[in-house]
Amino acid sequence: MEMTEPVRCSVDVGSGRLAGGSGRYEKRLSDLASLYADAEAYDALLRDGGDRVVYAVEDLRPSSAPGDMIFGVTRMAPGTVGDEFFLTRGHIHAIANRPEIYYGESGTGLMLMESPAGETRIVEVGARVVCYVPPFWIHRSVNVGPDDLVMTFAYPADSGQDYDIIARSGGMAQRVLRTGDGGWRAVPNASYRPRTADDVARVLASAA
Ligand SMILES: O=P(O)(O)OC[C@H]1O[C@H](O)[C@H](O)[C@@H](O)[C@@H]1O
Ligand SMILES: [Fe+2]
Repeated sequence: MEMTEPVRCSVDVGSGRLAGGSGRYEKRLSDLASLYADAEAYDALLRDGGDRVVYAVEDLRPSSAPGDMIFGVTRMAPGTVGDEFFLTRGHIHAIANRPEIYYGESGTGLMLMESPAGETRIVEVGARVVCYVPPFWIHRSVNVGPDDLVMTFAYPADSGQDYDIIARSGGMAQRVLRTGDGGWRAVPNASYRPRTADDVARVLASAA
């Protein structure tokens, strides 16, 4: 059997980078059209504020073999579109029973999770907080603070990501908005279309 060499990576919390990682992708505001409730505020921010990087991910993917692991760092900028905080696209794992761990490095954020049947759970993430995303939960990160949100993550290498599950239901069931006093609140998403019992059964059956 061919042995893989161990790897040492360091997390640069200030820049949100994984030194020694091999992959990187960025999502700019223009990549995130239709995620936000307030389309006018989105257009205005893109026009007046420029096409800024909303989040960047650096990771190491040793392989995609079952049992292997992918890990990396996500850095999310602070900001809002209208009253809605910056968020990641969000997904369920393509093999839906694969879990994920997030570890807060800096900043203040939320892990917004939704079960296939439409239940919402929110875990607050800050420095030195671990968030466990169990199998079968759709997940998306939200930066609810004034600074960058930096999180280290790890998940099984064969998980994959299904982004379309969120688009198909008109977004996630809840949106996260700022409050007047600098906090956040979750409110129902008016565009949300719950999954049917058949849809839910299909998601649960997708696990290998
Ligand atoms: O994959 P996105 O929804 O664009 O978000 C950014 C993502 O970075 C990594 O891939 C993490 O493992 C994901 O769980 C995280 O959500
Ligand atoms: Fe994930």
